[in-house]
Amino acid sequence: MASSNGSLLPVVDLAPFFVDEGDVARGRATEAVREACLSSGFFHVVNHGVPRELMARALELQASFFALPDEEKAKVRPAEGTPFPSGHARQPVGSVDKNELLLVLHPKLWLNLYPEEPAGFREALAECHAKFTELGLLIQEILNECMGLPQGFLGEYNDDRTFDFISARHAFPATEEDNRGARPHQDVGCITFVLQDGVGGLEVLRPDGVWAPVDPIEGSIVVNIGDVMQVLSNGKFRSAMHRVVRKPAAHRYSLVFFFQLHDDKWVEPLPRFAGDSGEPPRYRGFNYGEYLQLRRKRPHPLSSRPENITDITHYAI
Ligand SMILES: O=C(O)CCC(=O)C(=O)O
Ligand SMILES: [Fe+2]
Repeated sequence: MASSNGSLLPVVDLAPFFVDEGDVARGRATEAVREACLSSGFFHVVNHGVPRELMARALELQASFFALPDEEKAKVRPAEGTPFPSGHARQPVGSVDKNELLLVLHPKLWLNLYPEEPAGFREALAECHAKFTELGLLIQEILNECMGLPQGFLGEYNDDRTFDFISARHAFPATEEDNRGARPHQDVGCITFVLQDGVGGLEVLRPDGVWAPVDPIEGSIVVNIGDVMQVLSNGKFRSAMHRVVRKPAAHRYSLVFFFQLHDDKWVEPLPRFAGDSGEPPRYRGFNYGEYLQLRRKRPHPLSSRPENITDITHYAI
């Protein structure tokens, strides 16, 4: 079931997937997700199975971590050129993005650089990773249904969770001259979850070309669809452009979880959406790892010119 809010994004209640309320309730929630994927590519979920207490604790600990002196944060800063960097990163001085972040890869990977302080932060991050993984698996099943695919198809296609990661973010208060927090972009992977505090600032570019705020809703998690889903659905599901604008006098904390795809996977429009349906494919197929490489090959970090950033149009036909 869906209701609306200030930013007109649907709020999908996932309760029917946790307590048996029957097929009708599940069907309604699935339909709301489908509509959101076809339109803005963004929606909120509530009753999503991630405990509120954990969400609040993680955001609080994250704020304490970012408040530490830089020497402390530098202890978990990856060496230049690390192939899969984890740990603390600051945007270079003069960058158009005014934020700092802590990247946390899959807890089982030895590549992770975990902060020792504040106490309990590492455990909270691991709990978030586990809970967001469960939510990712559920949303993936719902998307499978929304796309009319054989049961379990996406689960089998995307069956390796090694590459999922958390990006814990801190956006600095806006100044009079500059309010940019994260430049406009689309997410590369399958599904993104954003847990945001009450400050706001996340915005999505609607199909009508208007930037709409994704207002925080207490207890909700924002879900958005990434490039992989857009390509699999041959452009039907929208990997929406979004950005973060900073607010004056407010530090903003968000915890973003990327439900990814294994680097080795081949991505192309599924026959159900191209070929079988009579529609021509709108993307050529590609190896996901190759696309990630292209995306990582960032132009100069101070550049905000969109033409310098490789995005999914690179594979558009
Ligand atoms: O911090 C946020 O609200 C979203 C950040 C974002 O879009 C990203 O990390 O891809
Ligand atoms: Fe994003």
